Amino acid sequence: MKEFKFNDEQLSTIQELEVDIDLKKLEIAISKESIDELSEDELLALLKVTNALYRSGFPVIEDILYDSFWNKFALNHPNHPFITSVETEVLNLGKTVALPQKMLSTDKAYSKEEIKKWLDRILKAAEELDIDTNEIEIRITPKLDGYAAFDDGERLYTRGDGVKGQDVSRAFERGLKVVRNSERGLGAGEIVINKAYFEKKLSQYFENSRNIQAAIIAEKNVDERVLEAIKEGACVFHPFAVLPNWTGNYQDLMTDFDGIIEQVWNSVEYDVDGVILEATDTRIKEHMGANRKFHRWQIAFKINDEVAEVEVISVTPQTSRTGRVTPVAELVPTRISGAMISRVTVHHYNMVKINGVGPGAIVQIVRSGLVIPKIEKVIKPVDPQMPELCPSCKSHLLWESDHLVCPNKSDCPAQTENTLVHFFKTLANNDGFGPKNIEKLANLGVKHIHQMYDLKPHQFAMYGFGEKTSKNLYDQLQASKNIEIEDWRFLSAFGVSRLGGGNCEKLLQHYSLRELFEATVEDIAELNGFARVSAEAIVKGLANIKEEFFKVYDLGFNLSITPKQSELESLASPLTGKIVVFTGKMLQGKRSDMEKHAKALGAKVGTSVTSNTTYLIAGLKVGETKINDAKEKGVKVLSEQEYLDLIS
Ligand SMILES: NC(=O)c1ccc[n+]([C@@H]2O[C@H](COP(=O)([O-])OP(=O)(O)OC[C@H]3O[C@@H](n4cnc5c(N)ncnc54)[C@H](O)[C@@H]3O)[C@@H](O)[C@H]2O)c1
Ligand SMILES: [Zn+2]
Repeated sequence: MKEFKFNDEQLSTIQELEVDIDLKKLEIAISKESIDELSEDELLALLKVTNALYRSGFPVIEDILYDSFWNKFALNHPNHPFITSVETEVLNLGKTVALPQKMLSTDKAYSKEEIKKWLDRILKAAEELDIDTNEIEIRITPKLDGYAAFDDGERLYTRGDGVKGQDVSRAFERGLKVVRNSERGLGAGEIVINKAYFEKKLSQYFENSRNIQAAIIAEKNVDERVLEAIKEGACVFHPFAVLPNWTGNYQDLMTDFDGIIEQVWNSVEYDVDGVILEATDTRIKEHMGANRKFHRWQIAFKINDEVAEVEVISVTPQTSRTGRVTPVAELVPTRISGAMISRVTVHHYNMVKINGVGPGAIVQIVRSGLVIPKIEKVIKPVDPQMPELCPSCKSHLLWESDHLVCPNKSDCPAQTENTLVHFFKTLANNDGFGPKNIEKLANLGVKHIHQMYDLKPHQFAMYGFGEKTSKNLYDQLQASKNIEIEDWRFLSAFGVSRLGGGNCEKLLQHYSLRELFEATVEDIAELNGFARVSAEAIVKGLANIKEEFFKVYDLGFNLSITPKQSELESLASPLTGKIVVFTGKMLQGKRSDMEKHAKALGAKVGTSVTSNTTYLIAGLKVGETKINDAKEKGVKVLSEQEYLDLIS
């Protein structure tokens, strides 16, 4: 257990609060992360103290702990002013003014279950209002961790206690801009600082970005580095109204909850401490309303960064598909953010060597909510043990920059097995060839992709699969050949370094599969998007797989060929870049389908004729005036048949 003590700076912040309390008791409670020994008054003092420290940029406990203490106090004192109003800022600039609009805090959730409960309340409100629940739109935005303020177009206010704030318009006078030069007057938002800019230019001088935000609105003389940050647009006022966002209904959200949260979470370059979910329908908002602290139609989803110090039991080398040997630290099993963690990868063996990761080392592990845990730092290093032989084939390992590598490309079981797994996973058009079954087959001697395709149902059975499974595996293999797949996907399934799907597609826009294997480093380096080092790696990688590749290719996969760049260019249609408008009833089919087709041919489809329109395509029953109008504007009028002739 760490013993916590307030430092001088914190003590001076606390002094201004004028709480009458034995600070020693608070220090013990913070150390123990427990309030069991505090009276109600002491608990309130603890909340006030931690809040003030948090607001001045030096939080001393985790948000989740603060929130649990807050909840305990709220339980016994639901009507206490500390509970019913928003936690106040500690900045005091003197006079307060009424805010143009109430600024509330947000309700908080730390788990998907809590979010589901909140969504259920939204859906219930929809039902009470007789609104189709599928139509209820949820909007999710990143929760900016800056300094809350409200811009009414004339003045900028701090949130204050949510009802009265302070006029800090001087921030704009100091050159602060609204993000992306948006207009003023977009309401609530936060003053935020670009993370990368802070790291690069400000972190040597300021402990955290909150200090800077406070300086902009509070101080008489703002540091010139901060003024520079404002001038360069790295420090802005970001209204919530113009945040990147995800919208969709309940079902959309539930199909990919983790993915959506992660995507929104990472959508801005500012500090974020959660995401905000809200119902957008004004009827729902009115119906659900707010209490004195938060809107019931809005909630913050936060994730707790959990840290643990864990002992390493051993470091296991694992050979990957490419031959790189990855060190995996086996840990004394420890619960972090709700999951039992017993292993974590160390990036490469150079890290093991430099940082001293080995049996008996103590490492600090961090897990941010949904994310895979990682080693943050090594607290107690030991002498690391470096493997000399490949754990799979016992070849002597070689160093390649930071990595230990098994040089046995053709016959290392770990490499061949992982290559098979990668192949079937990339094809993604068949079932049955996951890691488990592949391991079973590989152990029994199936080393190469082409060997897999040689297997007959009775052979699967010989390898210990049941009769039905054997037949199914055989059928799946045939299907994977017969179902059409793109040639670039097929090539990328061989797992050559630097030949992921994107690069394969780019290359196959210039070369056929057969030609590509003949291409030289110079040929590839000449193409847009390929540096010389990549070209070298690609040529080498292709040479390594050439024999196996053609054994598999010759099995007759149903490949769709990537269109060649030259063809794409000569294919430019007569509609490329033209603006067309359709009017009247078409004989050939629905007008909407024709519009889609025109778009696919590169045209822009307009809804009304302007002088920029290239063609007006007139179907049946089009009035004479419309046609004459178009002609007057210099627009070429085509009948449906003339149009079809043009594009055929
Ligand atoms: N660790 C600590 O010691 C400590 C102390 C006090 C408070 N806290 C934390 O602060 C919370 C209370 O602070 P708070 O009232 O400022 O609430 P908050 O900061 O958690 O969230 C509410 C605020 O989020 C802002 N916000 C940011 N992005 C937004 C968006 N996209 N849409 C809408 N609003 C957005 C708004 O200004 C709103 O007022 C506590 O629940 C706790 O988690 C921690
Ligand atoms: Zn090996």
